[in-house]
Amino acid sequence: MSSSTSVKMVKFNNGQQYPILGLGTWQATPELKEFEQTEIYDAVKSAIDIGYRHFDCAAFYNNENSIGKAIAEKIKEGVIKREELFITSKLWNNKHKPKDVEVTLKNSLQLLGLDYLDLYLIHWPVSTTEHPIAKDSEGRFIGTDDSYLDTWKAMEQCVQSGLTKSIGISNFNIKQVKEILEIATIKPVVNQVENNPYITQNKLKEVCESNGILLTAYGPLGSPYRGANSKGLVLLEEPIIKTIADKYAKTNAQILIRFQVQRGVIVIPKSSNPERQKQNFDVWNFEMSKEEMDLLESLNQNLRYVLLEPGMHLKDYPFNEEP
Ligand SMILES: NC(=O)C1=CN([C@@H]2O[C@H](COP(=O)(O)OP(=O)(O)OC[C@H]3O[C@@H](n4cnc5c(N)ncnc54)[C@H](OP(=O)(O)O)[C@@H]3O)[C@@H](O)[C@H]2O)C=CC1
Ligand SMILES: O=C1CO[C@H](CO)[C@@H](O)[C@@H]1O
Repeated sequence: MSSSTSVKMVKFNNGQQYPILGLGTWQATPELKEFEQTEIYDAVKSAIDIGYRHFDCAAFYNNENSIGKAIAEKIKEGVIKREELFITSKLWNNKHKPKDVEVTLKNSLQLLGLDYLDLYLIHWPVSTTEHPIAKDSEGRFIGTDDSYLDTWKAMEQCVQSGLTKSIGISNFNIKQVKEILEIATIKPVVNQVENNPYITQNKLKEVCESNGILLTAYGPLGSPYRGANSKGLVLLEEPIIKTIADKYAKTNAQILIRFQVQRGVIVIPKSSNPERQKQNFDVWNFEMSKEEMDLLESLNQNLRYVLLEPGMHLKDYPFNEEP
């Protein structure tokens, strides 16, 4: 599998087409020294060679500079053109003030070596003070009064000024999605949330989709590097998934990625390993039955890994009410 043309595209509510499968970049080691070739630099280059065109980035991941270098290298080699790529980035919680939004987006653009983004997301509904992870004496993020509704208006300005083609949200709950929709002139195209058979979030999915917002699944493989969940379970080792994988001669990871593709959810598995990148990209030549999809859905336990614990006390913390 090496051609990006086989990747299914989804259509956003503004008509923009986006690859349903992209590469996650969280914890792909950021640069240690300037000009050093790093894990993420190699990972993005191999992913482009394999056929990935959609990259899920964020200012918070502190590796956009290396991603930019890898993209520039592949454009220089003639392997891809900028317009064939779909680059997402995200606004971190310390930059929610309307005056900071455009400046922060431009900073990501500079690091990525691009003159526009394809998609820009508000990373979390919570807003915090200037330092990205500043905490009080109890180890909690320090909140501000900023409203994500004002932040959204500034996000809309970024579309108007051509800095990004689309805008969206991440980690927003149903109530927060509805609030955004009430004031939006430009609707979010996606809500990026934790999603896999242990946390299917079907109610949120239904509300988003009925309002023209697609879900993007983060942690689609169950974030194996975070260890077993609070019930001692590791998604990639789930026997039901193995049974289905054996039937199609696929790996458990491929089943988990295909699960999202079949339910129309954009999916962004992270891998820095070229063999696993290839495997994760090869999910187009089989179709699971409705019974198998239902079986995978039946694993749902609403268990989250990503809780943003230091932010649980903040006024806009999204997970105090389900979903
Ligand atoms: N909006 C948000 O708040 C969040 C967004 N995200 C985004 O979502 C992306 C994906 O989520 P993430 O947390 O990375 O978790 P994933 O579920 O994508 O798991 C990634 C891990 O799985 C391993 N892996 C990848 N492919 C395979 C495979 N085929 N078989 C076995 N192991 C595999 C990777 O290791 P290796 O690299 O060695 O292959 C890596 O450790 C992130 O990278 C980020 O871009 C993530 C968390 C929060
Ligand atoms: O994108 C992200 C990566 O994971 C982090 C947690 O470990 C999240 O806080 C963040 O939103």
